[in-house]
Amino acid sequence: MDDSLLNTINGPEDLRKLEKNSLPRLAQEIRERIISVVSRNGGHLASNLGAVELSMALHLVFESPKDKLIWDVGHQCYTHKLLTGRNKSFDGIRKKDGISGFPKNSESRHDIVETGHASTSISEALGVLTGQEVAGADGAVVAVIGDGAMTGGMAFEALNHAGHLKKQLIVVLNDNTMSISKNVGALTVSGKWLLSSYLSRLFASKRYQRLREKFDQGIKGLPLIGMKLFDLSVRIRKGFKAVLYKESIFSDLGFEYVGPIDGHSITKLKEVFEEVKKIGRPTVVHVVTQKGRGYEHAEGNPTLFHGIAPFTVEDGKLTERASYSFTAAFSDSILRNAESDKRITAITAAMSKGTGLHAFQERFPDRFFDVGIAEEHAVAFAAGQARSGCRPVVAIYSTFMQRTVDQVIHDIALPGLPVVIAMDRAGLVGDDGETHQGIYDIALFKAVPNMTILAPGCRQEMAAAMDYAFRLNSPCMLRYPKGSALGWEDLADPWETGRGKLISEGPSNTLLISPGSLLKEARSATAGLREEGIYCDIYNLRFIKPLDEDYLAELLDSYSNVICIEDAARIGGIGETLASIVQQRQLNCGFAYYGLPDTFYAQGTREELLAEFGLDAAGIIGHIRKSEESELALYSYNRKQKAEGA
Ligand SMILES: Cc1ncc(C[n+]2csc(CCOP(=O)(O)OP(=O)(O)O)c2C)c(N)n1
Ligand SMILES: CC(=O)[C@@H](O)[C@H](O)COP(=O)(O)O
Ligand SMILES: [Mg+2]
Repeated sequence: MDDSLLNTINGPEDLRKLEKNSLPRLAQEIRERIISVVSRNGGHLASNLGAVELSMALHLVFESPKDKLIWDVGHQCYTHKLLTGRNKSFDGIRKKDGISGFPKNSESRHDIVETGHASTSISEALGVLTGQEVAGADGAVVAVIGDGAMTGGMAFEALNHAGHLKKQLIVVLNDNTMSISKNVGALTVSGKWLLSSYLSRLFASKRYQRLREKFDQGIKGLPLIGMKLFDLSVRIRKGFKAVLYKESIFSDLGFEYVGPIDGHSITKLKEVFEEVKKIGRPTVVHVVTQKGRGYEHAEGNPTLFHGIAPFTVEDGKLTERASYSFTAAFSDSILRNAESDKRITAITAAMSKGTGLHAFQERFPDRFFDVGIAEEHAVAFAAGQARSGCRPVVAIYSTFMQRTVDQVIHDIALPGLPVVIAMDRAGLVGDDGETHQGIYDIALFKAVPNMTILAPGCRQEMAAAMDYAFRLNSPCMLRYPKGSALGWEDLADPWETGRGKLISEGPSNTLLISPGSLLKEARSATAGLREEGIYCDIYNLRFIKPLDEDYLAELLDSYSNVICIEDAARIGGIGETLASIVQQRQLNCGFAYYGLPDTFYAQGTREELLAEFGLDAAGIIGHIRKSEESELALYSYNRKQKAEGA
């Protein structure tokens, strides 16, 4: 017989029916379920294990969805999903056609906000709260934000606004002293929040404890009034702490501050949330949790288990060995250049491991800067360093670069500063889904004057692209995908401005134009066709911008059929640029381009998504074969004109 408690929970109301003494058992079952599923599917393990009791206590006290729980980033929402009717579908989390690894409103009415990017929760929550008032609705609104996400500027903008409005907004600060790596910033001391660490260190210090004991013994021993004085001193001490707390940054911003609270005690959390619900002012509840709680491998290495690929539960080892990635190729290239060029600095927005900059951090700690989850600041900060004569490299995932469009234009491109921006995870990223696809960077940055955009397609090209970027004395971006970077010696030549690399297959009438992120698929497609005696040359674009248009026009015109592929938004993509060249120069080739249609892309493996949109090798073969009559061919201007006898 199944005596699982978790299986009896179909919604938060079932949780609220449980006896108090069953709650620790449920917490244990939730942990086991999360570990088991993440070990198969991959996912954000450490953050979720740390938030089990917190999520349970929130659902015990607040009545979701009338009361609104808004999770920052949302990567810690697995317990919330399990408690809100998604235990059965949890097996398919982060899988194609399964449930998302992040909150998603279309998936559940308990997911108030779709998230994936950090530091938005307080703004969203304040908007929901004030919007409810305007609409005449009610319900408590709670933002749950980690200490890492709290380093983002938006979080402070929202706190400032909320403090000013004095509305009953509840902000739960989930402090585990970790972002993905150790949290950074002036608000933290040795990775701990100043408030909690300073005060807990003060009150926990041996000197303070000794003094207190002596003082307590002394006054307790006083005849008649001793015990009364002792009680009074306890009250004064509490008041003293409260005064100090009130001087915290949160109090200055107009918030009540409650904490720090043990984030693994459901009883304490519940008591506090019940009280906080009654406070009619903006309140920060500071909860201290442990990242990876309850699984020794994640507790021991929370950075590795932040977002983990499938692993074996018993020993915490990855199921598959990771291949040499574009990230590794970037990491090696920046290190090699930084050995000889002391002006090179490296900047990350809390992603040293994901971007491969941890190697640089170890080798050149004085030239490495982790700015916290603050991409806009990272980019403007790089501009400042370039003004001081440095050659900064900012490494940020393509999806998070979306935040920095203005800093790129205003702080870097306008003055033409030599900053290198390394955009990892460009193109379809896979398991994280809609919020993390790196498919807008070309459209967002192609129009920026002074900007060079490079697209390396293998490890040799990464090295050449980085060398080129450092030779340039102007702004430069590199975009490269998640996944393995193959080694191709035929692509090891130095890069020439605006020109790609023609990979000739033989007597071919068809040219396939590919950015680096799809070169693997392009080469595998043409190799497949070659076996059938069909030849198709590849033009490996290398430059998204600038393009040597004269060279390109001559090349395109020497083929009767040209096909362009890109794993980026078709609107504003490379295909559009090439189509305009074909049109304006009245080239004689037929031209078709294939990119990503105008929609959002849910999770699935990168390979599954590429296949779905005709951008894997099989899909590309299909495009080449059917290039003339393809339904997706948006532009075939001259071909059509010719057919019409114009
Ligand atoms: C704008 C943005 N930048 C970077 C990230 C990548 N990222 C996801 S979670 C995370 C760390 C968050 O730390 P914290 O809020 O403390 O949550 P924890 O994982 O510790 O629970 C980072 C940097 C992101 N999601 N959004
Ligand atoms: C939640 C978040 O934004 C990151 O943890 C992200 O999922 C990392 O992605 P990678 O696993 O590709 O580094
Ligand atoms: Mg944290």
